[in-house]
Amino acid sequence: MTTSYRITRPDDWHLHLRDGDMLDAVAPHTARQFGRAIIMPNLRPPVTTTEQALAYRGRIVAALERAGIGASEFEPLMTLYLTDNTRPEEIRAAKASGMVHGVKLYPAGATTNSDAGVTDLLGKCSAVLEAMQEVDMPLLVHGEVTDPAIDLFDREAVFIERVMQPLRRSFPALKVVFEHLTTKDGVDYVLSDSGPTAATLTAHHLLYNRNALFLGGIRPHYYCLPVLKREVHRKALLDAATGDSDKFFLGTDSAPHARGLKEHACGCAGCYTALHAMELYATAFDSVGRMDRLEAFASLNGPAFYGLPPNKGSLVLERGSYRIPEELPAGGTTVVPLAAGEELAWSVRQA
Ligand SMILES: NC(=O)N[C@@H](CC(=O)O)C(=O)O
Ligand SMILES: [Zn+2]
Ligand SMILES: [Zn+2]
Repeated sequence: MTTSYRITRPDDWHLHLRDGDMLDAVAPHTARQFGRAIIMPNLRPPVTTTEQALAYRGRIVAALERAGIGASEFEPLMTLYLTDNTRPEEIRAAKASGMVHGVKLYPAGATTNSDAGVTDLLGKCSAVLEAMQEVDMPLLVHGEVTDPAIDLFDREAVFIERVMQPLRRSFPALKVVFEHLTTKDGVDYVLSDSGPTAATLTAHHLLYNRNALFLGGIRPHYYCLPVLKREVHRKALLDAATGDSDKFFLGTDSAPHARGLKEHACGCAGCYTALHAMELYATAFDSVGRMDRLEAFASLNGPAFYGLPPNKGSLVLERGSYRIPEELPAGGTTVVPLAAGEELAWSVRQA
């Protein structure tokens, strides 16, 4: 049995770093494992302009410096938060900065900090989408409808019909990343779409089905959006991650919330996985005997889609027990990592 794997240093193509004390607490975890990450813009207020994105980038670099991690070791890839009022000139400025690598669509009200999101994508944002297609700026999509008449578990499938298919017809060359894909419907759509569509997959959606939310009582640290789905969907995601298609790549969607806001009568959505991301992904890939596919998924497919070179360094995964901490300090609060207190059979060898 192979006991260790060396892979090209991976990237995280979907990450929440927050700001202030939380940023200081979580950014070093990501920088230890990943060379780059796509940084989500759903701060309060959201990051809607290139100027704000560059200022946020500066705060991330400063937080890492305080932790002894230099700018050459980790590169934050910034994004803008799309609103009904985003202008095409903002897209051109973002592209010209060389530091903004995507524009994020949050349907208004779909998830954490999405109040300022888009109300009608093709109706309100066509000129912006046209500019994005022209300058080759990817659209990153939280793919769930917010129509209260649609069952929570069906929101991704309905989004494909109502938004993704019309979007693709209108903008055949627009790069689109279907973020944190959670269903077989989503996998089938990404595989069948003729345009440049890719998808990120989280570790938690590869490892757990919706039973994890209710095992022995309600378990808020397994609650994220899009919510965990049935086993048939988890299997389809794992097949996609470990299969031959280069349209699927790693995006943790690590989304830290203070412990008290998760263990709450109206708990926040988001799982914290930045601490142990590669250990979790290795566990998922190993469960189907496909460790050989981990490098393409974690380190090669994402850069190819975004038009960037793979990272230079490497990371080693070793078989051997790793215990996930119960909680982590984060400023004046704590964050509970996914599967806290449990043991994993893979660990990252620190360089
Ligand atoms: N995934 C989540 O459950 N939460 C994310 C937002 C998001 O990615 O939808 C967050 O910012 O907390
Ligand atoms: Zn999301
Ligand atoms: Zn997210």
